[in-house]
Amino acid sequence: MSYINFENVTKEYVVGNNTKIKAVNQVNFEIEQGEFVVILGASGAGKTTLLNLLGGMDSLSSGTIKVNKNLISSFDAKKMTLYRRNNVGFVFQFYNLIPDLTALENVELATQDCDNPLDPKKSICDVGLENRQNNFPSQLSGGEQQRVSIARAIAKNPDILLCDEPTGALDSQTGQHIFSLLKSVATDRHKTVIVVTHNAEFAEFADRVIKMKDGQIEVRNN
Ligand SMILES: Nc1ncnc2c1ncn2[C@@H]1O[C@H](COP(=O)(O)OP(=O)(O)OP(=O)(O)O)[C@@H](O)[C@H]1O
Repeated sequence: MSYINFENVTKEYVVGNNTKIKAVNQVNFEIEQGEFVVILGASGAGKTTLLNLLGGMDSLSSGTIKVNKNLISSFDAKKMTLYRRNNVGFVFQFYNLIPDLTALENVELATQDCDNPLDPKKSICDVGLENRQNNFPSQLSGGEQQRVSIARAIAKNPDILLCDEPTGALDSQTGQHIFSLLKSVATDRHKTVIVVTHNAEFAEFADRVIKMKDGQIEVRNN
């Protein structure tokens, strides 16, 4: 069995007037450990929902999700918290940095309760922010804050790194650098990295591309 396994996964939201939206609709795919996967798709296609289901941030309506042979879709709240803490790193679309901690402190805090963290300073350097480590988020540009959030997720050294539009605020050259860095997390440390992006040019980095449209997918192996 593959490392990550989605079987007939559906996530339905109920919005005003009892209208149901299938954000993820009967999705099946597998991902191997150490793969670098890019998820492409238009706004509203269901990409963030898919990442949230895999990261244990949201519960599914039907189907099963297995990670490393564990049926995470049946985890209770306590097991899910441990799974998120010990196995998953997130780069959020909106960076979620703590405003009264410096860039370095934000990264240090994230590494405090995980099993096998990397050096926070090294992670800050890897995203090119060695000169800004003592600045607070409000003193950083959007792109710099985004890079702090990437350093924070990488420093946790998780088995699965989930990134939602990690280069949305970056210029093209810095975006390329960040994609290379994320790819190296998969290639050099054999972690599974899954990146959501609008930008099809980044598909060239991927071992596998998942295209989403209206909650459904098409998988392509590069
Ligand atoms: N908590 C929620 N409650 C109701 N509907 C939701 C919720 N989260 C997502 N949706 C709906 O599910 C669909 C998929 O949303 P999702 O955020 O997964 O798309 P996306 O592909 O990540 O979009 P974007 O690229 O704009 O971030 C959309 O129609 C969205 O409005």
